[in-house]
Amino acid sequence: MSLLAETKKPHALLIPFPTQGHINPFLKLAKILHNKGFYITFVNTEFNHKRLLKSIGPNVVNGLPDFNFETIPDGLPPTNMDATQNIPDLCDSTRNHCLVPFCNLISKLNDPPVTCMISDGVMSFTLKASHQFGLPNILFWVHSACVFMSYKECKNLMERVLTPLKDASYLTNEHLDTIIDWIPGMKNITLRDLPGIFHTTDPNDLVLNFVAEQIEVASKASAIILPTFDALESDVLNELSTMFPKLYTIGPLELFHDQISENNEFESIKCNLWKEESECLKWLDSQEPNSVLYVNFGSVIVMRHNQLVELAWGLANSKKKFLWVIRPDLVKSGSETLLVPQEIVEETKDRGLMVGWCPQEKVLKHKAVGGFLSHCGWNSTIESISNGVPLICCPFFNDQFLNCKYICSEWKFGMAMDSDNVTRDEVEKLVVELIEGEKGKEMKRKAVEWKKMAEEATNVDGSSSLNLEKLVSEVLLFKS
Ligand SMILES: O=c1ccn([C@@H]2O[C@H](COP(=O)(O)OP(=O)(O)O[C@H]3O[C@H](CO)[C@@H](O)[C@H](O)[C@H]3O)[C@@H](O)[C@H]2O)c(=O)[nH]1
Repeated sequence: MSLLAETKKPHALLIPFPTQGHINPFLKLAKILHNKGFYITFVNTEFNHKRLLKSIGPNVVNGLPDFNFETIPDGLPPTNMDATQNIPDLCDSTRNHCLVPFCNLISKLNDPPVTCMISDGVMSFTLKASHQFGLPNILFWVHSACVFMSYKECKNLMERVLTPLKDASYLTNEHLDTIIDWIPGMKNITLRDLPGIFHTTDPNDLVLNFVAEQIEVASKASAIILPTFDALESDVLNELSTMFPKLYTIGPLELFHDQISENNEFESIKCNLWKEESECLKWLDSQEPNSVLYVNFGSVIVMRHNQLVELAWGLANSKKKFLWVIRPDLVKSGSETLLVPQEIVEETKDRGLMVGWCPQEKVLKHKAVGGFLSHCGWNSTIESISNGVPLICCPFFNDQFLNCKYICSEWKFGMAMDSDNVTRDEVEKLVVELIEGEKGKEMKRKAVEWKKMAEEATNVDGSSSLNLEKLVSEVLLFKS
C-alpha cells in the first residue's frame, strides 16, 4: 500500500445532484482540491449545462487546463430553462438513468485516468461505478450533521410508525408534537422539527423512500464528508463517528474557498444557473453598515402569491432597507406577472432593491448587511455562519425545519417565522427586531461567535483543516 507517486497527477471526478444547492458546495470542494494539486473533472447534467451557457455564457465551461467540465443526461424531458427541475422526478431519474452514461464517461477519461470520485450522497448509484472501476468513492452529503443523522434514523422512524403519517389529520393533531428523544446526539426534538420528508401522508412517498434507500448504502462508501464543523454539531458528530468510522467534517467550505480565491483564475469558474445581477453590490456600497435586510429563499422553494405579497408588505411597513432576491420561478406559475404590488415597488424604491439572482456570498460579506431573512437551506445557513450574519428563519420544506430549529434553539443566532402563516405584521415586527432591536443585537453577537469558531476550524490546525488533509491522504490518494 502506498501513496500515489507525486509525479502523477491524481484525478478527482466530482458529481453533484443536479440542483444549485448541491452544485455550489461541490464546486467549492473541486476548487479546493484543484489547489491541492488534483486534476478535476466536474460532472453536470446536460440540462444544467445548457442553463449555465444561458446564464453565464460560452466561456463558463472552458475551465482551466486541469479543471474540466463534462456532462451526462439526466433522463428527463426538457423543462423550463429558468426553473429548478421537479425534485422527485430528478431523484427517480438520476438513480434509474445515470449509471450507464456515468460509466461511459469514466471509461473515456484517460488522460490522466480517474483515481477517485466524490459523489453526492443522494447519487449513490455511483457506488456501482466505483466498484466496477476499482476506485474510492467518497459520498458528500451536503447537509448538516443533524440532518444526516435524522436521515440515518429514517428506517427507525418508519418502524416506530412515526412516518409516513397515517392521514392528513396527523398534520394538525398532536402527533407532530411527539418527542423524539432517542436519536443519538439530538436533544429537545419533536417530530415537527425533523425534515419535512417525515411529514408525508403518502405511504409510497417517492422522496422519503428515496432518502431511505440512499442512506442505507452510505456505509458502503470509502468515506463520508459533511460541510459542517465539529464545534457546531459536536454531540451528533460524536455519535456519527462511531457509526461511520471514515466521516470527515470539512466545513465551512466557503472559508477554505476564500483562502484560495485570490487565485484569479478561479473567478471565471462559476456555476450559477440563473443570471447573476452583481450590480446590487454597488447599491449595498451606498448603504450604512448593518442597515440592510437581505431576503433570499434559495433555489428550490416555490411560494404562493399571497405569501409573497404579505412578505412584501411586511418589508415595506418595517421601513428598513432591503435587498430581496425574487427568482423568476419563486412564485407558483399562473400568478400575476407583476409579482410585487406596484404600490409597494413605488413606496420602497428608495430603500428596497429587488433582483432575480445575486452573488450571495459577496452580499453576506458586505458590511451593509445587518440580517438575512432565509429559508434555512444548509448552504445559506453555513454561509451566514461564515460571515456572522443573524437570521430570520422561514423554513418551507425538508431539512430547512431542522436547520431552523438548531439556528433558533441551539445556536441562537436566529428567530423563527412560520412560512405557512406569513403575515405582514409578523414580518414587520421580526425585521425591526433583527435590524435594531435588543434581541437582534444579541443574535448578531452569537452569529459573530460562531463565525470565529468557524474560522478556528478552518485555520491551519483547526478540525476541518486537519480533516481535509486526512481526507486527501487517507482516502483520495490512498492506493490499496
Ligand atoms: O441569489 C442567490 C441565491 C442563492 N445563491 C447560492 O445558492 C445556494 C443556495 O443553497 P441553499 O441555501 O442550501 O438553498 P437551496 O438551493 O434551496 O438548497 C437546497 O439544497 C440544500 C442542500 O441540500 C438544502 O439544504 C435546501 O433545503 C434545499 O432547498 C447558496 O450557495 C447561495 O449562496 C446565490 O448565489 N444567489
